[in-house]
Amino acid sequence: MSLGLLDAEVSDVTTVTPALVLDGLVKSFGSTRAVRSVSLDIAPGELLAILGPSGCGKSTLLRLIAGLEAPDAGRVRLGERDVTSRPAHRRKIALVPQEGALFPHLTVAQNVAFGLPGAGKLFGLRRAAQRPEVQRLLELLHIQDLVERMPAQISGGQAQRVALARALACDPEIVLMDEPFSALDASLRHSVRTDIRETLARLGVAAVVVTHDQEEALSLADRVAVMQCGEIVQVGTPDEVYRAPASSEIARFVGHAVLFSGRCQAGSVGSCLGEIAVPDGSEGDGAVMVRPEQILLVPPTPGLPTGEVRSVTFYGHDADVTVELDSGESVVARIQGDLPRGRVSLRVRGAGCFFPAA
Ligand SMILES: Nc1ncnc2c1ncn2[C@@H]1O[C@H](COP(=O)(O)OP(=O)(O)OP(=O)(O)O)[C@@H](O)[C@H]1O
Repeated sequence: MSLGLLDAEVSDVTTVTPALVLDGLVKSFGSTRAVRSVSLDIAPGELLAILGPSGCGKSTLLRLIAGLEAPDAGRVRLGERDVTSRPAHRRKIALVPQEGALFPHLTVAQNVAFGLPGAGKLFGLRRAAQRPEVQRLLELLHIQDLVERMPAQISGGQAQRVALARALACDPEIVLMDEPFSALDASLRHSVRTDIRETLARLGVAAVVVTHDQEEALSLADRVAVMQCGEIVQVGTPDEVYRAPASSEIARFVGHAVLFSGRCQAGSVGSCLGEIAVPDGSEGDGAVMVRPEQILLVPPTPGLPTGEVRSVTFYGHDADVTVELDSGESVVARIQGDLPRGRVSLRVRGAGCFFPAA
């Protein structure tokens, strides 16, 4: 999907005032340190995903940004304004909760209109539901045919679109979304994700999406911040985080990783898959990582590592093939096309990542 104008803005964050700045945020609950000194900048119009396992502090961080929790230390800035001590309703930040949380007694259009200024009372809400801003948001999110329905009469995917439309109706500077697609099935996720991403890009609204789903983070965001144990451990474009993870833990979390320990010398590491090239500058003992899709399976070939196909997990678009090498190690390759059987040889395509031993 093209972000057009936004690409220029996002790529040059140093010359643009960030839409949101988090500076050293800390939050504990008793002895649980949920968020430990998190600092992040989000550019205008940028979509940032915070990716981390359950319990790493993602929702707490979102609640600190929204003003629903007060930090023990650190600041939150929206544009030029420090909003750390402002209550949630005075921050111009909209939070879309996990299940959308629509008002069950209001129609879809009234739910969306709820965010408009002066639309608090039901009488005003009926009129506000007719306003062009509401119609436009409904159209952008492809839910214009649902205006008169009640939340109980729409699907989960439609409810998520309504929840985002309601959040956008407040004209927020930032939209926060907490696991917005977790209740949707795989095919619906894709279409809702695409529409939400396109709507945010069209309106130029910056957003922070919290997820534990790496595929979701990589496919949705302009940048991904990986969070572990209350800390942001890497921030980068989806491509950077996937291809050049900062540690073997991040490599394993952000996709499938094939890891071997070995010694790096003169730009390559010896492994059971032969010499694996790694970026210049690496040296010494550590671990080398390749992604399963970098491992090619070829007919048995003298001089190449060879073994027996032990299992195949077929996903439709590709398949994971576990090969037990004659040297004893098991390796998983991700392949497309014909499913192999029997004996195969393995070759690594492209460079690996090297993580020096601590
Ligand atoms: N109000 C609270 N009181 C006490 N502990 C809390 C509170 N809120 C969160 N925690 C703890 O803080 C840590 C981080 O929780 P948080 O909900 O932010 O994680 P998360 O990454 O969003 O998890 P999940 O993906 O499962 O929602 C957890 O150990 C959690 O138990």
